[in-house]
Amino acid sequence: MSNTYLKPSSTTTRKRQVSSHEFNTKSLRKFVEIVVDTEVSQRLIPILSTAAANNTVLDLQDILQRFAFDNICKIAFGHDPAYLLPDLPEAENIIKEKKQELRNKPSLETVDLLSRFLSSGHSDEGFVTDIVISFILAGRDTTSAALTWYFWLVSQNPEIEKEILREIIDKSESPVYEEVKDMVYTHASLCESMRLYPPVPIDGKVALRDDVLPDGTVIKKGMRVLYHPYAMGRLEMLWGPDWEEFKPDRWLQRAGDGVGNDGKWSFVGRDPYSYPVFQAGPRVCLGKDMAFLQMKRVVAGILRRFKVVPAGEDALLIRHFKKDLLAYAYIMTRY
Ligand code: HEM
Repeated sequence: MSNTYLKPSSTTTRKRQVSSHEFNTKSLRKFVEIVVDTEVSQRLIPILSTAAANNTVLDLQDILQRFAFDNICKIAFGHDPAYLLPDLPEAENIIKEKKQELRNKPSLETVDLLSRFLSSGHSDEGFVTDIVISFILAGRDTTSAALTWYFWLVSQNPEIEKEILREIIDKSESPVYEEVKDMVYTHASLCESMRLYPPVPIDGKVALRDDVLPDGTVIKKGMRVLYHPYAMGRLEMLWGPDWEEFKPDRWLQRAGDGVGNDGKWSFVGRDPYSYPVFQAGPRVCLGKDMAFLQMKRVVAGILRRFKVVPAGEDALLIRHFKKDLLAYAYIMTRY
């Protein structure tokens, strides 16, 4: 079995190799932490505080998309779009400006992804534009969709919300990396939320050549092969008879179960082939760690201060908005 249907073209492979190297540096992680913390404290929290004070309803998904877009632009090319501004520049112009900036100030400590690509000798504008655009597409809608469903599920499960609060309440305002890593219950609850509502619910590849799948299915060149994380997250044979329940515990073990220590939770991951929310194998998501870092910081920043209450059942709202009501929420200050 040659598994050709999973093999990307050589240009795609090169883009992936270049990106993968830049993604896995410690300095990029530090940069992501600074960007996310600034966006949380200076933009997200003030907007939510105003909504809470005025008892207004927010379209939380829209807010989270704006948040994710600002973040990914700052991380990808060190540019703050402040989303609401009407004169968003084209990516191509940003790349030209960035090249100029690097030429003028060779010693500049620019740590965004675009600077890293250009400084490490990848000067082909088309090539770099493709990489940066794929980051923006990959990084904006995924985390915002994940978090919208997450806040909805948490609001429906007060016991789970209490457990998350117990974990985040003793962390610093801007948790350091070790503290975020230590948020295992929050991590498990995010995995569980994405099991039921995966941000990429269906995905696929096109066969480059004829192939045969491990179960004997014949794949002809040009055929599409799809996989379905939404359906797989709801399979009884994978998750048991309680697959319908939002149960972070299925990702955890307590000390005394032979894993972990001090009576703390410890995280027990699932293999990516039965939980392909971030894909599996050679094309697995490059931003997975970055996504968890961002989402855990947002969850800690919001839930320690606010309670998110869905506004979807408010009859007046239903008449007013007439669209995806799940996303609308009242924000209540916790204390
Ligand atoms: C909860 C959040 C996220 C989920 C569920 C997710 C899921 C996925 C999936 C399913 C793929 C495979 C797509 C395919 O090959 O058809 C993918 C690829 C990718 N993701 Fe993510 N993603 C998330 C967040 C992010 C973030 C924040 C970034 C960072 C910018 C990112 C960067 C990428 C990149 C660069 C690829 C392409 C990898 C390649 O070229 O092989 N992702 N992601």
